Amino acid sequence: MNFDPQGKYRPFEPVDLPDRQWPTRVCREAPVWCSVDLRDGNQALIEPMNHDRKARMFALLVRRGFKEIEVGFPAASQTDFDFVRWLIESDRIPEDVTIQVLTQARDALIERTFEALRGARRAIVHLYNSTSPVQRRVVFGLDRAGVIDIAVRGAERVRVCAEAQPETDWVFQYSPESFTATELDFAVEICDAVNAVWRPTPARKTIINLPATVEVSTPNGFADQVEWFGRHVRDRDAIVLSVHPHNDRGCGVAAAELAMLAGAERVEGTLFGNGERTGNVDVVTLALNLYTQGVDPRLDLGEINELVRVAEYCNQLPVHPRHPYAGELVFTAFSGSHQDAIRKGFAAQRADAAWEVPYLPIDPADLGRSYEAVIRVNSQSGKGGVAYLLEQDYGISLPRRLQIEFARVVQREADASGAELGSADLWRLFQAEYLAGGTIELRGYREQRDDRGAVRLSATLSVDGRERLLTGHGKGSVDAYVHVLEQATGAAIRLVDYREHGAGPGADARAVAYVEIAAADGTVFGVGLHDDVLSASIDAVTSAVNRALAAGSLATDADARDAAP
Ligand SMILES: CC(=O)SCCNC(=O)CCNC(=O)[C@H](O)C(C)(C)COP(=O)(O)OP(=O)(O)OC[C@H]1O[C@@H](n2cnc3c(N)ncnc32)[C@H](O)[C@@H]1OP(=O)(O)O
Ligand SMILES: CC(C)C(=O)C(=O)O
Repeated sequence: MNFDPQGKYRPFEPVDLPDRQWPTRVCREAPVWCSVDLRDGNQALIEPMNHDRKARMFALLVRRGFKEIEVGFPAASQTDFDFVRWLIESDRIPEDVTIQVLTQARDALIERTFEALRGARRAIVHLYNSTSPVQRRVVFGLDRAGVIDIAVRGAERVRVCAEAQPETDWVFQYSPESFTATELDFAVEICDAVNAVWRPTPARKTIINLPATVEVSTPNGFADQVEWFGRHVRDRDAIVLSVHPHNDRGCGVAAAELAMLAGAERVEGTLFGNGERTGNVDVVTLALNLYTQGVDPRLDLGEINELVRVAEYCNQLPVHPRHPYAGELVFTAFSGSHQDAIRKGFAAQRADAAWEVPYLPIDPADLGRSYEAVIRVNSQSGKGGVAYLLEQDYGISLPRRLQIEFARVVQREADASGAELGSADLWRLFQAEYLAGGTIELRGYREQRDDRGAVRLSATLSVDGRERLLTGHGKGSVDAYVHVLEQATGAAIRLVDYREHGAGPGADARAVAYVEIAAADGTVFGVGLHDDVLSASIDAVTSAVNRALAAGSLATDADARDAAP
């Protein structure tokens, strides 16, 4: 690495535009979208798409609402040529969709392009040549006038070819390729020269497409270039001003957004940003950024997993797990405080109110993603995530202090394994911790109630493998059973808290009971899960006592008195 890059790299020359308007504007409308997946995206693939993959991509783009689709560079490859012919001949292009094709400004290529388009109902012919000083010098070996001449001759050939195929409704598009590195006055001059050939009108516009062929500045620099261009180009009202941002500095989306504020009415990009080098601008992110501002994106991006699957199949490239809106992990929180806030946010969110769930800029359901995948547990997680998963997947609503206690068990396991714990793992840990039995086993019990409701409960227990029949008395069954266990253990057992609820659907619901008892160093929980509530409660007491015995913390009388939380 060169630690003094000044001599090697030149900074972007700021645009002189002191009264720039874009910084205070707000985007309230989606632009016209043009997908270039089948052209710019395709030309950047390790293995360009075959017919089947192109057809799948085209069908997806149409289904999701793209009205302008660049379907290839038909003069460059037979596959592209044949694909354009197939679209036209087999009538695959819906009425409201216009296909677009790219061509260099060279006669033979333009003629072949029109051959590919023969019989199309409507088509955009996209002509380009590079315009930056370095490309003028090293690619063309021409001065400004020479490069304008390439563009003008190309535009004339396009016009002549179009006139020879009057059955098609033609739209012309010109791109001063490498626009971001081109002097602005020259970009305007060459576009004016092309439009002088095409003679657009407000009723019959041309598309002037400004490519950030290579992204060379911060997004505000691009916005300045677009606004400056829009103010200086001739016949602005006869032009659809379009942008085609790439992502070399990782700012493609931001650059497109600011360019829209600066006057761009149309955006060319691809699904998830596939394209040359670091990619084209990601249309999915752009559109969903608008959506989350309350603006109709005019694309259907629901069922986003289908978009990902088809894009991955067609491009043979993966979508990153952290890709905005679409990545596998973007609706997942591992960290404890995020999980806690998301869980509370979901609980507080009303269906008819504005979306306000912390850490989630969009409702996952809008993209066909489910809430279940939102919270996942590893060593960075807290009680909230653990509680959420057990509640969602097993119908178990842990009391708050039990959440804290069980989260420590989970934390130990997650630290030891270093891996993620799914809800099945949590359930296994939960069962092992609270439902697995211990020193005391309850074999059976019978209870009797006297006239005043007092309970006499006889229980058969196995204590350390020795069977015992013990009887306890209490105001209720749980109370009486506690008395039984006091005799079995010789300890004072004090109940600090008791709760139960049904787990599972309707008539199949099982009862879950939670019992918290005083222990030498605080409290200990026990859990019971049974078809009937009383047995669940009795099992919960056994579970708590077994856990306290295992920890050597069963309370003495004095501990029990002090343990009230
Ligand atoms: C930024 C972009 O994404 S632009 C799109 C780029 N996409 C592609 O290039 C994919 C498809 N391209 C191809 O298959 C080929 O490049 C073809 C078929 C178009 C042309 O192939 P070839 O003529 O064999 O070669 P090549 O592309 O190297 O052509 C270079 C010549 O075209 C000229 N040229 C390059 N771009 C343009 C242009 N837009 N308009 C006019 N002439 C151009 C160059 O000056 C060079 O001229 P020279 O041969 O006199 O030096
Ligand atoms: C042809 C143009 C629009 C292009 O693909 C680019 O500059 O990236």
